[in-house]
Amino acid sequence: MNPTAPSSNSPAAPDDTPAASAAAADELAASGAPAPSDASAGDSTADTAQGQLPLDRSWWQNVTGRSEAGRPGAAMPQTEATRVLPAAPAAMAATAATVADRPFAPVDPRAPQPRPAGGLAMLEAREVSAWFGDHKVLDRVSLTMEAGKVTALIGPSGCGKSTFLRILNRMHELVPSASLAGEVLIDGDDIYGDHKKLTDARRSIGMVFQKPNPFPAMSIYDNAVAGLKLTGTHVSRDEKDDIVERCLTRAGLWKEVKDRLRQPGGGLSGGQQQRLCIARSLAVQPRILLMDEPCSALDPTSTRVIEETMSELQKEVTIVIVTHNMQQAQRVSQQCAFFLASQSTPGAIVEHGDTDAMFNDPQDVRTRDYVNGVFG
Ligand SMILES: Nc1ncnc2c1ncn2[C@@H]1O[C@H](COP(=O)(O)OP(=O)(O)OP(=O)(O)O)[C@@H](O)[C@H]1O
Repeated sequence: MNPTAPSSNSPAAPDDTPAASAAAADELAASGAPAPSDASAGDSTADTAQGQLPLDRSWWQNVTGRSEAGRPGAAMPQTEATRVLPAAPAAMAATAATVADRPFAPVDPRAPQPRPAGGLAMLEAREVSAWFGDHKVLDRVSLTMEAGKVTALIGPSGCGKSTFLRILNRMHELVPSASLAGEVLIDGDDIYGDHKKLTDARRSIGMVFQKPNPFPAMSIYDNAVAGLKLTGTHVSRDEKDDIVERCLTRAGLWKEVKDRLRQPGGGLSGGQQQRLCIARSLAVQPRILLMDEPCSALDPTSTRVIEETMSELQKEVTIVIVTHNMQQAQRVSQQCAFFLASQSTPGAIVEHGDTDAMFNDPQDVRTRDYVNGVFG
């Protein structure tokens, strides 16, 4: 995808258009997030899948942890909505000169990369830049997230980690003012390529958010399979039973809930809810799992269980995690990327590589200072 001005077929998506509602449903599908009303187990997801989801402010903030400004359909300072990509604003031209002078060492995106083994997927970002309106927040980020490994994205608040993560599964484009340039490839196939569907990316790439967000009134069983309905995947009752058991087992929750599958998901502890959300993501058999600070709302015991779950899952799913917890990054990841931004410089990768090397022998003084807690 080449950076271009917003294309003429990039329609504005005002609050109540089908496009906005569909995007909202996609957001829900990606997150497996609670609908505003989920009292009638199962039915609410069918409605949302048909684009009937009203995205109220508190729901949006609860699910995404994002401000009102980012809510699809929220009033934005920009009149131009660029949710259909590829698109990059005129600001790119204005920043081009300064980009060349930026202090961060660029990563060579054309360097040969190893092919993944078996069914595991390799995820690769090439020269990804991102904007909210005219505000450039990421500058030419290139990173290979190797198949079957956990890649940790670290860096101070506001350096663009979450934006980068949301670009990896096409959630960034749901923000009306958002645009981006660059490529995101799964095993060499660009998810932003021509004729690529948003829903295809969502099936391949699951996402777990900071706050556990099961449908609270929906049963544990229905929560686990909610993503199937949202992605239009039809399965028989027997298959569903198998999927529920398999996903809850993979998420490390089966033993704790197998005797109360018909009880509401909202009745679980925070850590159990987060594992239920992981199970829900797994139900659609993603090849990649993105996790945005998945343990930041959890106690140390629940955090440990989630980390153990991740280490089991990485045998089957490529994982990318955003974390502010340096110990967690060292515990769970094999690869690590350090992002940094300043007031005048958009976020970029300072250094990336093996987690051990990043923490024990960083090449850049800024990485060393960050991982040693000198700033952050
Ligand atoms: N929806 C939005 N609308 C406008 N600007 C946004 C939006 N979301 C993020 N930003 C801006 O983009 C920049 C990067 O934010 P992002 O959340 O990606 O950083 P981060 O490194 O994940 O931060 P944190 O660790 O605090 O979550 C920040 O300047 C932020 O204010």
